[in-house]
Amino acid sequence: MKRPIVITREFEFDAAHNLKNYDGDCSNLHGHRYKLEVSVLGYVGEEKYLAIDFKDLKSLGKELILDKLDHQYLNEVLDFNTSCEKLAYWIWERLEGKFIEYDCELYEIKLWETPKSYVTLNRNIMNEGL
Ligand SMILES: Nc1nc2c(c(=O)[nH]1)N=C([C@H](O)[C@H](O)COP(=O)(O)OP(=O)(O)OP(=O)(O)O)CN2
Ligand SMILES: [Zn+2]
Repeated sequence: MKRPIVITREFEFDAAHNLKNYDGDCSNLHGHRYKLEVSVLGYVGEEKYLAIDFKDLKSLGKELILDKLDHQYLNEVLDFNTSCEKLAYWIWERLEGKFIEYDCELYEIKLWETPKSYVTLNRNIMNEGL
């Protein structure tokens, strides 16, 4: 019997940015230590005892997200206004479909811009437009 389970890995990266068309101090150059949580939906079975190896989840996150964003000026490496919301969509699109070989799918991401402010994207929101 295949039993569903959600597997999560946390990442952190440092980046600088400034918001465009923003009336306030966030239009000035400043930096964040972003925290990212990536959750995938997988399965455990009689013989399949790892849904996805934590190490594989870590490698994919590093390769697809951190290698592109860590210690970067986001306005230079991304071609959109780098709000937490837009960044979350960009991360979702880079990760989606990358877990098929593990029989897993992207389930949810949370992205903290500051220790107290974060955004969430998940499969329900993406499917239902909720
Ligand atoms: N909905 C969003 N609002 C804001 C975003 C965003 O991405 N989405 N981003 C910013 C700024 O980039 C800023 O860095 C964050 O601002 P703020 O919440 O003021 O951060 P602080 O932690 O420094 O604020 P405190 O009130 O001191 O905790 C702004 N808004
Ligand atoms: Zn900011």
